Amino acid sequence: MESVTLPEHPSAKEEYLHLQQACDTIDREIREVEALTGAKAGEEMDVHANIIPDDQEEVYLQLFKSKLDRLRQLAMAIGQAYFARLDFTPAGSSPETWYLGRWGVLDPVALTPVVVDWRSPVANLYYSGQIGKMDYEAPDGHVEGELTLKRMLTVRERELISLFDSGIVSQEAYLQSVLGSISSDRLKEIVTTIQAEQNIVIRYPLSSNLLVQGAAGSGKTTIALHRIAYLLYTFQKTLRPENMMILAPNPLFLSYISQVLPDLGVERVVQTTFESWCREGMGRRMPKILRESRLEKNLSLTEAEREKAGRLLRLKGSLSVMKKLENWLDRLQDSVLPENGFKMAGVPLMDRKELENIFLRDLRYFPLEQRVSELKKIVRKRVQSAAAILKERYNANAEQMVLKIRANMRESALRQQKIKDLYTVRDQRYKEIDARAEEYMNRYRERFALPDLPGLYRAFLRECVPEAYTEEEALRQEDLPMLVMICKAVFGLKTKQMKHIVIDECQDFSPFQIELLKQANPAATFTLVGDLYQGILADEGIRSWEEWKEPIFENKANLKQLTVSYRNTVEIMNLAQTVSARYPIPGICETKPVLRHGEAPKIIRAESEKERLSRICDQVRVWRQEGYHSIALIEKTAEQAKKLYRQIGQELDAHLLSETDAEYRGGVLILPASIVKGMEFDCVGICDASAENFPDDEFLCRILYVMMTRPLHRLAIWHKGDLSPLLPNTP
Ligand SMILES: Nc1ncnc2c1ncn2[C@@H]1O[C@H](COP(=O)(O)OP(=O)(O)OP(=O)(O)O)[C@@H](O)[C@H]1O
Repeated sequence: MESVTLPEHPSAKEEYLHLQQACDTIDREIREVEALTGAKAGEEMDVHANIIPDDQEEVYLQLFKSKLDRLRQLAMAIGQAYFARLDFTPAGSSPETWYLGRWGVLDPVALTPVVVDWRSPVANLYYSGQIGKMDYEAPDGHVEGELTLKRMLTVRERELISLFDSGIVSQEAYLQSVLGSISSDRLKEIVTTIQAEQNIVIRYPLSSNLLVQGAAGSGKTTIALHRIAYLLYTFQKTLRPENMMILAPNPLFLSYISQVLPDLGVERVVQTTFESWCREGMGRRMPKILRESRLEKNLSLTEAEREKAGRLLRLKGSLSVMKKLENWLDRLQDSVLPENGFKMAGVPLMDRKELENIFLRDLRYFPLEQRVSELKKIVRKRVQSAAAILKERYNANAEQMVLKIRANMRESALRQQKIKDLYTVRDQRYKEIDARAEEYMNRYRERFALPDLPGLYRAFLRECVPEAYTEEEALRQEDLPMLVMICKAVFGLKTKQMKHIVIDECQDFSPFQIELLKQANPAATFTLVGDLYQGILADEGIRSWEEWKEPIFENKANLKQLTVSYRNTVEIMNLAQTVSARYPIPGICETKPVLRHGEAPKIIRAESEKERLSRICDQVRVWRQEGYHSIALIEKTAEQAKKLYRQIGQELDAHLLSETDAEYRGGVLILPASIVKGMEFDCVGICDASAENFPDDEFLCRILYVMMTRPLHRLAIWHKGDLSPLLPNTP
């Protein structure tokens, strides 16, 4: 039976009853956890404020935190206990019924699941197939059987609103109705509609590194976040959220995706940018980094200048430079060790062999600065004992002379004076030895004084990468990987060790950055999601996934491709694909939009600046009247965006967003291309796609593609004079 809705559905009564039972069970657990923690469901609680200081032991704190997490989940679960029902008959067993929700709920008496978590093994039946013969991997083995019912249930605030028994048609219709709705301001969770190809990525084994190539809007960011939630659930005994890290392009983007993990019941996952990760690692040693948008900078250069700058960026992000730096750091540590070991006034302090054993073997896991300081301590002790040996020698000498005097001279004032003189000379020698020891230590200190981080970096560039060395002292983002690596080897890094790292928009990361993250987190596996078509910092990022697969992951990473785009309407995606097809990338599958039709994109010519502005304002008003509220007016550069904001910002009650903003906001936004990567809006206006602004160029083509793939429902493109040759004349 398909699409028979409540209350006519023959199972309606059964479903009402089950929902009642599920809500009662959730209520009971809520009361239990509230009693245990003193917290209230639906209200935030400060863990530290509620634990008596004496009890603040780590284990107790962790337990308390996990109880509060559970209470948060239950508070959300009571509003929507579950979203699907599966009837499955395992081969040779009796039929089973499973209800799928965001969080599992157990009957406390029978200990049977009332609701199973969407991340549990049996939920695979919902995500990966249709009615009929099915199988899945359970913790105790492979299960085969027959799926006889897949029912989608809409539950809101303890009420059963609707139910659909699924076939292919109703499932597509359900997905389309979800996608067709007006967008929220931020990215949201999608547990009810995860698609089979996405499910594979989400549930990919933790032990493998995973590379995901996916078209714009194929759900890469969304499923990367769902994968984190899945891994934390599946490996809850070994994985902690604090040991999972997601790296995103900028703080604005982090703010845009910030709600997904909490909605999935996941807290405390490290969400950061590469620059912030570097800052955390280098601490107070992090040098000042020039604030500039790489994309903006590229946009201001001519093609030839960009090509030249690009070569330098690629070099700085390459594994070959990393190798050079590794070798240089090895030489730096060797240079600390004197060829013939340490001697003081002919007394051997430490021979080369012992030195190597201490410095290169026993202390090898410590940063250079710490090793040098340990070595200094050892040398100081040895210097002190060498001084003691020398003093002993002088003393023995003096005592012998005294004995001789006593044997050869009678007691007299002269004899006493001679002995006294001898001791005075001896004491004088002692002082000389102390002074020499001090001088020796000072010389040693001077010799091994390490320059500061930028000093070391410049010394490396001058010596090993002269083509990247300039007199200019300013440091930029592209210098960060090398600075971090030097800091790690010489001063140490303060980053926390991760067990799994997710990188979103990874196509703009250099091989050096990925390898650095890998070396700094040797126990971590990676999920890297990106789209080579959207490589808008192309000079630094990768052009083929092969650049990472073999050299970084030793062929132990698997590449999955996501080919369906869920964001755009068919009409918008078709137009965007005519743009991306101009500069194809070999080996990447074609994108198929989900069958959701909408208004054709508009390409509008304006005869003057005045006309362009008035047409933009008219269009925004129309979109608002249609009920859309998330509207982005995108300009190519930050300068152009600022100008547009001055011209029509007030009239449209719009906000200007720039690279430095850390807080995402909705409504009508005016923003530059450099920050729209990864985001989406109901309606998008590309404000100036004239030939002058977008000539035929691969880099600009990628940027235009990113801009065109941001809207869910409406796309309008304005141009003055000739239209960009990257676009067809008729959409
Ligand atoms: N299975 C799904 N069910 C419902 N909505 C989905 C599904 N997959 C993706 N979406 C929606 O598609 C849109 C695009 O998702 P997302 O931003 O994660 O894609 P992306 O591949 O990261 O895009 P981009 O490459 O442009 O950054 C979002 O609105 C997301 O909610």
